[in-house]
Amino acid sequence: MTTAQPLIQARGLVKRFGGFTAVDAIDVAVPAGEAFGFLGPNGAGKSSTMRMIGCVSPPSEGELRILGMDPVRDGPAIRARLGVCPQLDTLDPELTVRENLITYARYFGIARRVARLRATELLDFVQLSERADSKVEPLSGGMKRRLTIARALVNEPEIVLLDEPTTGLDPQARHLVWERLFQLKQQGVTLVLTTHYMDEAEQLCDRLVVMDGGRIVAEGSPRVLIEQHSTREVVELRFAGESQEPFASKLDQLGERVEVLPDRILLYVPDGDSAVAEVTALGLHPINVLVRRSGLEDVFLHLTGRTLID
Ligand SMILES: Nc1ncnc2c1ncn2[C@@H]1O[C@H](COP(=O)(O)OP(=O)(O)OP(=O)(O)O)[C@@H](O)[C@H]1O
Repeated sequence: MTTAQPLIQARGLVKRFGGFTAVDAIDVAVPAGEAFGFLGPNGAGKSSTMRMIGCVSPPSEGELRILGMDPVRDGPAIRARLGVCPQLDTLDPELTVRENLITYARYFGIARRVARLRATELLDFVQLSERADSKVEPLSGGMKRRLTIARALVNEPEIVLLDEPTTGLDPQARHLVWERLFQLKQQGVTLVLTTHYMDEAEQLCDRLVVMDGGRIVAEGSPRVLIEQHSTREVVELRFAGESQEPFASKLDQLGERVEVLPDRILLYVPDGDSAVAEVTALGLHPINVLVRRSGLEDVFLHLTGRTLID
């Protein structure tokens, strides 16, 4: 057990925009070295929370401590020890890849000589050395995201905030980003990320909170969340016809949890193969059958009745 103070501590944290409550009294504690995630659909309040943690948006209510400091009073001191990778790339298209890093380092008062060295190291880390003297514009989405991650590291931050680090990237580019983030985690950097991809949360996060409508609806490691809120296996069934509903009511006889989506039915069971045999024994013949392990998407569906990506 560690008694060290969490690097990020929020109690009853609220963010309001006019009369609208985007973040509704959340409690979060992130210890050093953890990879912590906010998982939720669009509009859940993840970015609003990240912006408060990043000291660019003051809390409306509640308590927030970052590195033991108050983001409203000590914003500059905190920001000096944070790395921020925003949801949309804010790279300077006029500058080269290398210059983007050096210029950013200068904002932190890092000497030019040190900044140059660090830029070279970081470009190597994110596998962009060959593009060091290229302008930013022709880079692919994945390269731009890796450059933004490198930029977030120029001040050797203790905490790196990543707002949807792989949204919009193709699978190969996503894996490269995950791999680099995993390396950072191995080096002991505390990662805080938002995502609406359950596979990203499962891959990267030691612990996460599931957010919906500004509130935290569950908290734990991916494994524990799945154990607590879902079954071991899921059978996905698709039946021919306009609607899946009539088939779902027949499946109710099995006595297992049944979720109906527009294009398929999910059957939550301990053992997928024997459930498929039971479905066949009922005289039902789906046109598609998939047996898989439960994931965080199933946790979210169970907790909210909705899927993560609408
Ligand atoms: N500056 C703002 N003014 C008014 N409403 C806002 C503002 N920023 C966010 N909101 C609203 O707050 C809610 C939460 O938004 P937020 O961006 O935090 O969600 P999110 O979970 O990060 O979703 P996304 O994936 O779309 O970024 C949304 O309904 C959004 O429209």
